[in-house]
Amino acid sequence: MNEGTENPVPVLNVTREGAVATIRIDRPPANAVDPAMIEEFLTVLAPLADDPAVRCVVLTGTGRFFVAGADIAVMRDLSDANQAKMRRWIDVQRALERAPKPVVAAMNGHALGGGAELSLACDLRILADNASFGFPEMALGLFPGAGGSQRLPRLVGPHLAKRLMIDGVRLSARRALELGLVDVVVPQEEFAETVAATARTLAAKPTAAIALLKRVVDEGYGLPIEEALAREEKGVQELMRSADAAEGLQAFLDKRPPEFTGR
Ligand SMILES: CCCCCCCCCCCCC[C@H](O)CC(=O)SCCNC(=O)CCNC(=O)[C@H](O)C(C)(C)COP(=O)(O)OP(=O)(O)OC[C@H]1O[C@@H](n2cnc3c(N)ncnc32)[C@H](O)[C@@H]1OP(=O)(O)O
Repeated sequence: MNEGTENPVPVLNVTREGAVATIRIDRPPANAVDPAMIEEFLTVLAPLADDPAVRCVVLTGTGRFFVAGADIAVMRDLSDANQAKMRRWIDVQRALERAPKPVVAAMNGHALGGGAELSLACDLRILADNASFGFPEMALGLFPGAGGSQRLPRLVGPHLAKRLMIDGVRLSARRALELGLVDVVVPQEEFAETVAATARTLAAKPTAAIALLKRVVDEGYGLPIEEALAREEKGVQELMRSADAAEGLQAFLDKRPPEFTGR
């Protein structure tokens, strides 16, 4: 039985460059997801989410793959215990959505199945132009059941979401962009620098405002409008007490660029 629970070496490499933290996934040959990777993700994400000096988190992969989805060998022999461990991929996604800072899916290569599902929980999706994106689970007798069946309809609407998950096609980067599944497509040779520049720009923004915006959108979406507006009001009250709100408003009046500290 392939338990898929022990990776001999860590598969996540975390690096810091100023206020940007990068989590690089390196589990050959395809960065497929197994329980050990999921536990590593939960372990590395917590301190990055909590550290106010980290103002942008980038997820990326190695080689031809961002994340090729769940490890199919693990899925084939999925014990109840392993299914519970694998479903913590949902907890990884919620940690990304709730991180009080911008999270970028820098998809260097194929982003498929659980890998594409991971990216749906991120705030910005950048895809290399030679990479594919899609939800091929149907060919395996599955459907995208690690968040995809719920986040994809929220992104593109239920009809197109069902079509993409029933067809299970691997989309070209251009087509993924056309359908609004990713935000930016970048030539492979410019990918690393574009991601770094984007992350630096995001890290210089008022991080507290981004954190509050993520929270009010996440909490309010789908609520009746009155309840949603109440969540917004709560966020605004916190926002107006932030140092960056004071700085941003004053900088405009001073006719100078703001210098946000993220607080
Ligand atoms: C994500 C965790 C959630 C789990 C929740 C569990 C409980 C609930 C269960 C249902 C929920 C579903 C959750 C999720 O949606 C399910 C999935 O993600 S299923 C997997 C979806 N992904 C795929 O189907 C992609 C499979 N790969 C391919 O089609 C091809 O590799 C490719 C992308 C078209 C590239 O093709 P090639 O260029 O020819 O390269 P290879 O095919 O030779 O691949 C190279 C090498 O990598 C191995 N590999 C590729 N993908 C996977 C994979 N997903 N798992 C394991 N191994 C993979 C491939 O076998 C080759 O290995 P080698 O032969 O070189 O040893």
